[in-house]
Amino acid sequence: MSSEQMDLKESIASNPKETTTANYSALADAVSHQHPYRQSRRRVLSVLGLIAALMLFRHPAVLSGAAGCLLLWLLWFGQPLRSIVSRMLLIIPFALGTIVLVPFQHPDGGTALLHVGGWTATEEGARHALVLLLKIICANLLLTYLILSTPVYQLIASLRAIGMPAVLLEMTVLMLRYTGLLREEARGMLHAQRARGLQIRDWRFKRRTWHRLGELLGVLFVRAYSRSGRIYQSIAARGGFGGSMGNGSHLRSRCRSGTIDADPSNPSNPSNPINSTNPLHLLKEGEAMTSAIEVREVTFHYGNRQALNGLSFSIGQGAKVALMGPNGAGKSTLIALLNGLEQPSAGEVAIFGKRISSGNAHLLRTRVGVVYQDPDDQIFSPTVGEDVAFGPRNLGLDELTIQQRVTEALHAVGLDGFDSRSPFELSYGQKRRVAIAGVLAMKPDVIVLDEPMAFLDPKSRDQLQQLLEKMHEEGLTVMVATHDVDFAAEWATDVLMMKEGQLLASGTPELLFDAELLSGADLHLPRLVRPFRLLKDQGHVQPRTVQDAAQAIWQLVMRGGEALKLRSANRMDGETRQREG
Ligand SMILES: Nc1ncnc2c1ncn2[C@@H]1O[C@H](COP(=O)(O)OP(=O)(O)OP(=O)(O)O)[C@@H](O)[C@H]1O
Repeated sequence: MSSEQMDLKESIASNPKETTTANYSALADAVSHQHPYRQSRRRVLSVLGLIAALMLFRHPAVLSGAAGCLLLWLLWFGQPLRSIVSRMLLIIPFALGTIVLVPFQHPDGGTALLHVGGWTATEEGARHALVLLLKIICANLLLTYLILSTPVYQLIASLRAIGMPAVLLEMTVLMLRYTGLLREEARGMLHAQRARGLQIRDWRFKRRTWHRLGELLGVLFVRAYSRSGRIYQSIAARGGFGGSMGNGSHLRSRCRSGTIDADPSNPSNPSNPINSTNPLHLLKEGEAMTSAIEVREVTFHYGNRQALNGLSFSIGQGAKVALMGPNGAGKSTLIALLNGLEQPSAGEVAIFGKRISSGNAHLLRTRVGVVYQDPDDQIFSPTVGEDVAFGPRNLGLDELTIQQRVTEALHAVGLDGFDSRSPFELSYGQKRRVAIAGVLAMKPDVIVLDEPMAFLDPKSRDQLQQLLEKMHEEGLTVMVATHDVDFAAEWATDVLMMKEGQLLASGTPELLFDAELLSGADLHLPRLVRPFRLLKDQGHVQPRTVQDAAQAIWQLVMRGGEALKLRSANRMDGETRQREG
């Protein structure tokens, strides 16, 4: 990139609010004509051409020669043998499938080699399998060259530029993520086992070893499967797999101008929840659905297990809601329902007055963004920029607007310039910010975060709290599922308290000073309140912030000083009267 282009990109990154479309056009133009992009596009085309050419050969000797030459070529280009081998391991399932199945499937007949049950493997079939296997190896070596020699973001841009269909591109990215996932899970399991005393030298070729290896592989696939299920959910939550959603403007205009008057400055609108002092209230019988989120008599089952039981509440626009409750209370389940990822077994959920059904869930989802507990469940693209762009792209926006949204969202979470970094090489707190940016880029009206403070250091927690405040100031309704009473007391305007799938209480943060209620929800009093409860006669002091607590302490000290002064004045009066008497 030339220095002018760098300046342009930096100016956009540092000041996204003032970035004009003209700036973006200039940047897009600059990017598409950059030397590395042109080079990687040529490389992609050459590799695809070579793969197509190799597919025409049918002689094992030629293909073996080609595979040998490609391997030498990769080594000569300085690619480490270890990386090449680890990429080649990915084709093991395909290779096994080819070796085991193809010899039995050759339709032209030929000399019989082997009979298994009613099936016969032929010499022709075996030759065919060998040719196929060599082609797979050659293609994989060429792709390995492409992946090892081209940064992923350039690769994706090049594939898109040469007209690869979006579905294929998404599938490729998902395949990459899945293989990465298997590697991560395998590494995690190995570390956990070694931490509990496993020694690699135990892994000798004994029957027990193979038995254990089989068990571990089973667990590995189940773990990867369950995580890929969560990734699938989070992709669906950002509009993936549902095709293009158009620009969503139809839905937005209907919701905005229809059932609710969203103008907070309009005092003549008594039904506007943003005008009420407490935007969250329990639904009354027959009450019309007009709030940001309304949940009425919702029940949800996982198979036979009931996770939610007759839940009803509503949340007005502009609320900062703390969704509280012990482990297993049903918070995550409720979040999945708010986002339309699950449908209630009974009852209904409405977003801005529109009831969620399986037919409209993918549209309403664009108005409620969900940030999941574990960022690794949410992030799946090979680069930060691509991951943040995923949601806006599903909204059917044009490329310039997408880039603009990515830059703005990354700026909002303090990750300017991280576009081309791999999200899997970031710290946990940074990954969480990428996950938030991915949702912010969709410009939702409501954002729901599941345990966002978990595993963050104190500085990252403060930064995240500031970010939540900023999102709220910019007009978002923010809901945070948390066990953290201190954070909820300081931050929330409204509290929803759940236990065993039911709503225990809802209202203002005053609820968090009710020791009996908190103990019923397996929660404790906020730390700042506890010392005042220990001081006789000071149980009524309920500071929500450190500043409130400092002020209360100061008042106590001052009152103590006054009392002291009064006592000494009384004593002096007494002494004077004695003397005079
Ligand atoms: N996929 C599932 N299959 C079966 N039961 C589930 C599933 N997910 C959750 N549950 C059950 O549903 C109930 C509510 O779980 P949920 O994850 O919603 O609680 P939570 O309040 O989010 O808990 P935590 O604070 O631990 O995240 C629990 O009893 C849980 O065991």
